This record gives sequence, C-alpha cells and structure tokens, in this order.
Amino acid sequence: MPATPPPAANGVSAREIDVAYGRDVVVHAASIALDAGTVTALIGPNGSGKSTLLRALARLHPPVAGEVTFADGADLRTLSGRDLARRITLLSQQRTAPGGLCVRELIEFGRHPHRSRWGGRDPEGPAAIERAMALTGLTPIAERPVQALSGGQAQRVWLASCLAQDTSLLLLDEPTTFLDLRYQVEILDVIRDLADEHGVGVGVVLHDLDQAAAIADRLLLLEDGRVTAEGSPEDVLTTTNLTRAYGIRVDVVTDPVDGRIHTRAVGRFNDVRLRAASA
Ligand SMILES: Nc1ncnc2c1ncn2[C@@H]1O[C@H](COP(=O)(O)OP(=O)(O)OP(=O)(O)O)[C@@H](O)[C@H]1O
Repeated sequence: MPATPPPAANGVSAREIDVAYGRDVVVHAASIALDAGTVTALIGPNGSGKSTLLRALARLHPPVAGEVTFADGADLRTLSGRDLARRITLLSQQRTAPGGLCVRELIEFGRHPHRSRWGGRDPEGPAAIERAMALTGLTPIAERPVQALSGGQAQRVWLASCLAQDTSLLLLDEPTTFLDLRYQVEILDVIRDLADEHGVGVGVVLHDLDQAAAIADRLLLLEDGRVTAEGSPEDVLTTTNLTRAYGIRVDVVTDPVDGRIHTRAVGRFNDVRLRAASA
C-alpha cells in the first residue's frame, strides 16, 4: 500500500446541481457528498446521468446551477487547474492514449500536478508510480507498449495513472469494465483499502449491484437525471426501487451467512416461478 499518504483528507459536496449538454439539462438538482474515507457508489440505468454527475465533480462539465464545494471551503469554480488536479482525479470512460508510450510512461502522466512548474521536479513521483503499478498488478509489464495491451490491462493502466496522482478524492467511472474476475475483486479491494487506510473519498459508478452493495458505504440511485434514492445499500437496494428504476423485476435477497445483499433481475429464462408453472 502507499508509503506516502495522499494529501490531507478533503471531501467534496455538490448541492442541487444541474448539469447540461448545450441547452439540454440531463442532471437535475442532484446532491452528492463524497466524504473522506467513504465509498459512494452511483447506480442506475443507462443514460440516467451517473457519468455526467461524476464528471461535473471533476469540472469536466461545469454545473449550470447549484454549487460544488470542498470540505475546506474551496469552490470548484474558482480553483486553479493544478489545485483541482491535486485534490481530485477521474477515471473516465472516454480516454485515448498518445501513441508510442509504454505502461510506465502513461502512468507518469498522473504525476503532472505534482511537478514543479519549470524544472519538472517531483521527488515523490517514482515511488508513487511504482506503488500504483504494484497495486494494479502492472509491474511485470511496465515497459510494454500501451497499444499492445488487452482491454483489461489498459483499464488497469488508466486506473494506475489515477492512483499515481495521489489525490484525496477519487472518481471512478465503471472501473471494473473489461477486467477478469480476479482483477475485478482486486481493484475493488484496492478502492476499499484507499478509503479505509488512507482516508480517500471515492465516488464510483458501478453497474454490478452486488459489487456496489459489497464495496460502498452509501449508494445513490439515479433515474432520468435525478437522484431517486440515497443511503445505505440496505436502504437503496430494495425490490421496489430497483424494479422501478430498471423497468424489470429485480429480486433482492440478503445472504443469511455473511449478511451481504444480492440482487437478481428476473427474466423469463431465470424465473423459477414460470419454470415451475410450465413443468
Ligand atoms: N456528450 C454528450 N452530448 C449530449 N448528450 C450527452 C452527452 N453525453 C451524455 N449525454 C446524455 O446525457 C444523459 C446522461 O448520460 P450519462 O452518460 O451521464 O449516463 P450514464 O448513467 O452514465 O449512462 P451509462 O450507464 O450508459 O454509462 C443521457 O441522456 C445521454 O444521452
């Protein structure tokens, strides 16, 4: 785990923000708080506004109404780009790597806000890069060209670049996409460790509701650009909420052994009641 802790813990909260593409408001009056040491998962159907809300917190889409402030009082609108990049990093779904880079070189990009303006000095950089590679299992392929990676390996390189940035707030848009089972579990463990051991505040978009239930302290359910449920996994992951949001029956069960919540969208192929009736 990181030898040097990230910068002083600092949460961020958005209050009643609207976010638009052109004149089209797609996120309406959304509020979200990412507190130090907590993991907040954003869930909801395709197009419900999860990525847009996350990107608004990183100022990639400035809100057209409402406000976003950090726990120390700083306002998202007035921070310099460099100050913002030292506080918050985003693993986005949209990314293109410049050609000709190897894994280590791409991860080094994550250190840009820590370099001195002219000389490029960054004494903690090499350790941060090694740490990020170790956490994401990339050390053995550090010199491999990024262009020659599989989808899952490339996903881990982008995540490592975010980790190397050493921010106290981490925004992750579907970080487990493309990953095989082992790396899904390991990356989720890394995220949990960053929150528990280093006080990082994490906002993460997840489509896998069982993963969200397992990793998150709080969930936000979005539907049509609005937050329609918020709270603990038990509060949010209910049959009523999920069936309404996804437009398909979703059963929710709590494992009697470990107390974990499991969800199951029910279609014709896996509806035991239908099968029993037709047997
Ligand atoms: N670049 C864009 N220009 C215009 N509209 C956009 C753009 N990106 C997203 N939208 C629209 O904004 C709304 C919210 O999209 P967003 O990507 O935030 O949803 P999401 O919940 O993250 O979806 P998904 O689960 O499919 O990734 C959708 O109606 C989408 O069509």
